Amino acid sequence: MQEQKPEIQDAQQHFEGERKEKKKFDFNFDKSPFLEYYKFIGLVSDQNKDQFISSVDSTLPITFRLNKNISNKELIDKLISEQYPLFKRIQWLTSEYAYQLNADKLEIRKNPEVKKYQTFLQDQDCLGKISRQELVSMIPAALIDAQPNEKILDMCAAPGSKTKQMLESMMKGNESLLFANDISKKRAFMLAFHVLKLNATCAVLTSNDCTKYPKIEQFDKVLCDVPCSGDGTIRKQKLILKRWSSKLGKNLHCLQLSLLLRALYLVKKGGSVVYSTCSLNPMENESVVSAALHILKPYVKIIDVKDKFPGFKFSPTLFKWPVVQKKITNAYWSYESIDDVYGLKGKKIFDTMFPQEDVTGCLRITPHMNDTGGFFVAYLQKTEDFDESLILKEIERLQQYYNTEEGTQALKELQDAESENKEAENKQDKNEKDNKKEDIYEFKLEKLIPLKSQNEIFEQLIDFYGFQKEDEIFNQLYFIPIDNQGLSKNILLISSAIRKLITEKPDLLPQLSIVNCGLKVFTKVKDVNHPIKYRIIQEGLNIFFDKIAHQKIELETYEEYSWMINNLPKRFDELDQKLKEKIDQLKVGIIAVTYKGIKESAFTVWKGINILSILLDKEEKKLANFSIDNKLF
Ligand SMILES: C[S@@+](CC[C@H](N)C(=O)[O-])C[C@H]1O[C@@H](n2cnc3c(N)ncnc32)[C@H](O)[C@@H]1O
Repeated sequence: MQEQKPEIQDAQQHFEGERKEKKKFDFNFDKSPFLEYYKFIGLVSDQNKDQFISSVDSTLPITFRLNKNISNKELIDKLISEQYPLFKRIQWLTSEYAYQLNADKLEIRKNPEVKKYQTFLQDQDCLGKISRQELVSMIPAALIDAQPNEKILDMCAAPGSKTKQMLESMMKGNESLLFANDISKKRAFMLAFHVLKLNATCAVLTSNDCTKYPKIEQFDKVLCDVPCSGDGTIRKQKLILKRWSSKLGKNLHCLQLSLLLRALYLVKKGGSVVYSTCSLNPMENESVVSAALHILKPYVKIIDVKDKFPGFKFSPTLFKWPVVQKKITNAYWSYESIDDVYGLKGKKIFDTMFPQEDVTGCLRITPHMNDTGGFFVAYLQKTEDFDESLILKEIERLQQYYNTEEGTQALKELQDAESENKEAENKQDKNEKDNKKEDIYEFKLEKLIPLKSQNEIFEQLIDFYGFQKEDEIFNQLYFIPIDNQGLSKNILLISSAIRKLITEKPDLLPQLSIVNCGLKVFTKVKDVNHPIKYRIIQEGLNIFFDKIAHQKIELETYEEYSWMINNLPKRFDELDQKLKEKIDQLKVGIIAVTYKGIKESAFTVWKGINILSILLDKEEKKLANFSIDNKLF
């Protein structure tokens, strides 16, 4: 085994020792409603109480995963193990390159020895190579195991960590289709902001109430990551403890069950639904799954997927749980069955909350078992199709309950408290300030205008770049119509699966409230005198590079490539003679530049009348420089 440097050993000991001790938030667990409740329902016992408290009271380790769509994962994995030994690869998450650092953010900032770890995380995050995500929150999408060309629905998707995880695996398939939805428009825009970074053509982002989501597709898989009380995330959001009440879980139960029923209706026969919460409360977990199995018997079954995570310790799934009410004295009281509740007004207890079916096989994750957050996941399979009427009447019945002011208020508070989302919001605000707002649209899918219907623009593109006119991809390019019958500033590339939707199911589409779809690949040229109206942008280059026959140059050395990235704009007479000769042969306008013709290295420059300028922004230049420094091409 490779010997660790003494300073790394010191840092490791420092982190591992201190993280357990550290308390950022002073909270007295004894007699807290949170602990009392979990003791009352038997989840916390005298034996595990201290372990449970010390775990939820300590901060979470830093975790991240390598994004699935990057091409050089093995190389980065090697670089991590050699240069950042404190990042430990997570063995039980076999489908991911996931890592953990046993130190929290504050500690990292303070310790100079591991400053480089922080820099690594920041750089890689900004370069789109990694995603900072909690380990247990990687489980639902790992189970969905998205594949190219599948049709997947992510019902409650914002802010989007699981959407991204699935999309990364789907992007290669032209028949892939991912619907990612969130009822809150604001959060759906936040979702779009995150998803857009992936440059996917197969994602449709919507903002609908998923308890009524239209059957737009025969979905292979549905992720139902429902709104929940979030008490499994206490380790990163301690404030949850202060406003925790046993009512929260009960208030959300009916909405969660409605969403799960709809998910099971929308998935195709043989397809799977992953239901998940970041809550420990059986009211939001086992009881929801048990009720869905009961209502949809015999059309749905539960599948035990524990063996997909070798070495990970799951808590036993509960097969019995009390439905709890708090007395005026603050002590808890439980009902044995719904018969005890009928007639007691205002109790807000529903028959679906009581144990009905065996839910063995659900994954219950408690923080102290593996030093993670708390989570709950169920993997369900639809064995037979069933009629919509079966779930419609149930959802209608459940809705009477969750539409109460109290339920809505609980949801609102939960959403406001999510710090992760606040971060995303801040980033989005910044993005808006950067005037990139037009990247996110709101439009009707059925109203998109095919590029080919605009003959002059189409012919110009074919001619200028030397594209093959017959290439099928040009059937997938669309404009968004703007108010006064004009065309949008950008041309979108949509996957052929989205195109099929537009052409084959136009009557279903008006039911969707679209927030974004496809990928922006060409944008309008500002100079009205320029011979072509639209120019390719970086996102488009990744896709169209191999198809471009004209307007391309190859650089032979890293030095030349680096010089262009870092020194443009330059007048033609300031260019190296060899480069100038290459440029002289090309038309005014966009030129695609590569290092030795390697597609991943391609970027665009603009040839003006006598100046050559680069069209990469700061982040894109940083990515290019990183690739040069690490010889990644
Ligand atoms: C736990 S969060 C989802 C987290 C997300 N899956 C992720 O990994 O980033 C639950 C989301 O459900 C949304 N939501 C609540 N009710 C909904 C409904 N009826 N239909 C669709 N989304 C809903 C909330 O706005 C919230 O963003």
